[in-house]
Formats: sequence, structure tokens, C-alpha cells
Amino acid sequence: MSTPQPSAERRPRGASVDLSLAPHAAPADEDVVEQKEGEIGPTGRPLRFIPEPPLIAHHGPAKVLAVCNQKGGVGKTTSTINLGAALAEIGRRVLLVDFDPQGALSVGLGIQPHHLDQTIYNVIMEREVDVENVIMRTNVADMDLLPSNIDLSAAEVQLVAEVGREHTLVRTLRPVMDRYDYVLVDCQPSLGLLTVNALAAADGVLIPLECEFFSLRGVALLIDTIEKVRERLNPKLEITGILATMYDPRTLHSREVMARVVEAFGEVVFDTVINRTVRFPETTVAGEPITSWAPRSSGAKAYRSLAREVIAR
Ligand SMILES: Nc1ncnc2c1ncn2[C@@H]1O[C@H](COP(=O)(O)OP(=O)(O)OP(=O)(O)O)[C@@H](O)[C@H]1O
Repeated sequence: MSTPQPSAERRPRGASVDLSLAPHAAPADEDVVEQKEGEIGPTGRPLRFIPEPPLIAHHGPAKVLAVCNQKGGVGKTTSTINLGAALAEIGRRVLLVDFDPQGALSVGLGIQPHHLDQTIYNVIMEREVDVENVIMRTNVADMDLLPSNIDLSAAEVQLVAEVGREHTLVRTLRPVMDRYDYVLVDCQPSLGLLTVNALAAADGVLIPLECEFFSLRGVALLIDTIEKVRERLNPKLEITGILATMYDPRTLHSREVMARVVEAFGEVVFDTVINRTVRFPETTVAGEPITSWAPRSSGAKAYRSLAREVIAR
């Protein structure tokens, strides 16, 4: 017996279905309880005050940070956009690299990546395509984007046959390294060849870690992979920090996971912790970073504090 099929007019038509949401108005100011220096923070350590770093006169060569965790939905893209915007706010020139074929980073900045003629895929796979012509300005001053879309999924297979396949991203970024202070690479949720390329190009890895039990289990494997890349491909690679995301101070589970993460990884865990709040999914709909959409929200403040920690490290 055949399974009943929806009639042609009721059958969804994939990419042609419009699933967009109307953006909300930006929220009114939130009552953010400011924590003071020396008070015990969510990590169980006393909070350290990091002053805003001075402006810099000369830019580049960029520090490359891979925002990486093979677990999906842990806040990689959210952290890439908002850390980037917070670094740009304090005068750093930032390039965001969308290195995930889902193109969520591009979407989060209000770009429809499936409409683009050229993306990072073309720069990687076609020698004649100039990276400078594919980089786009964003609505955030001093923050540019190298976009991606589903085409990038083919690169993972096509690169396998290439000589120096792990260093493709390094070669791609080389011509623009002097134009930026930070290049943040939003990795896809896997430890495949694209992620290895990001790690081979990076000075540091920023690991967003959702405050949830299953998230802990994958981190050991990620750290093993980072060690292997350091030994075999990129001796300068370091773990810049582990960022606890989606923390809910009201739940015992969140607090227990946080305590375990700090116990296991110590000082590598950033003091800054990103709370779970609906503001982040809302910013994706608005297509802009939280630092401009809800500049006085606790989420915006948290990413500004992360930017200061990243610079200080
Ligand atoms: N602190 C937060 N509080 C609540 N929701 C969040 C928070 N951070 C991110 N989100 C939401 O969780 C979802 C996943 O976040 P995000 O896309 O940043 O994760 P990701 O690790 O990049 O995912 P993927 O692995 O699919 O690339 C998104 O809907 C995002 O808006």
C-alpha cells in the first residue's frame, strides 16, 4: 500500500517557501544588575575588572580566532557575530568568516546567502577569484564579512584531492591579513576538513560551550583534535578560551555544569558567561548584532566584556 502524498498544491517547495519572520522593535532598556569587581561570578571566581583597551594606531596583521565546537547549536554563530561587533565597537577592525555551509552567520547579518553569486567557496576553489571582491561590508562599522552558502558543502569533498588541502583557508586569508586586527572564523558543527582548515589558519580557538550535560562530552574530543592540529599543522595554535553559553543561573543543572567546566578546564574558561535569553534568537530575526539592536541589554554587555577578555588574553 502506498503512503498518502500531499496534493501538489499543498506540498512544500523547499527554498521557495517564505519562512521569514517580521523583526520586532528593539526592546526597551533592561534592568541589568551590574556585578562589581571582586564579587563571585558564575564561574565561582571573583570578577576581575578589565578596563577598555586603548585604541590602536596601526592595524594588522590579524589575529585569527576559530570559533569551534563540533556540537551543533551551542552559540558559535551568535558568539562570532556579537564578539566581532563588540571588538569593532572598541576600534578593532574585524573580518567575520562564515565557514559553515548553512550560512547562518551571513543570515544573522541580514544577508540572504543563497542569492550571492560569489562566496568563500569560489575564493577557495577558483584561483582567479580575488578574496577582496567577495568580502562584504556589514552594517557594523569596521566589521566585514566573507559570506558562505550551501556551495561550501562541496568544498569538503573537492578539497580532499588537493595538495595542501588543510592550508586552503590560510592561503585564502593571506592577502587581507594586514587590513584587520581580528579574523573570526565561524566553524561548522563537525571536525571535518573545513574545521581542520580553520584550526590550521588560527592563532587561537574560542570554544562556546552550552551549559548542558551533553555538551561536556564532546569537548575532550575537540581538545584532542586541537592538540593534533597543533602537532602536525600549526604549532602556534592555542585555546584562547572556553565560553560558557546559554547559562541559566536559576537552574541547578546550569550551575552544576558550570562548576564542572571550571573544575575541568580552570583558567581557560572565560570569566564572561553568556546567559540564556530570547534576545539572541530575536537578533537573528533582526539581522544585526545584539550590541546595536539592544545595546544596553545584558547580552550586549556580556559580549563587550568578552571582547575585553579576548584582547587581554
Ligand atoms: N545565549 C543564548 N540564549 C538563548 N538562545 C541562544 C543563545 N545563544 C544562541 N542562541 C540561539 O540558539 C540557536 C543556536 O545558536 P547558534 O546558531 O549561535 O549556534 P551554533 O553553534 O552556531 O549552531 P550550528 O552548530 O548549527 O552552527 C540560535 O537560534 C540562537 O539564536
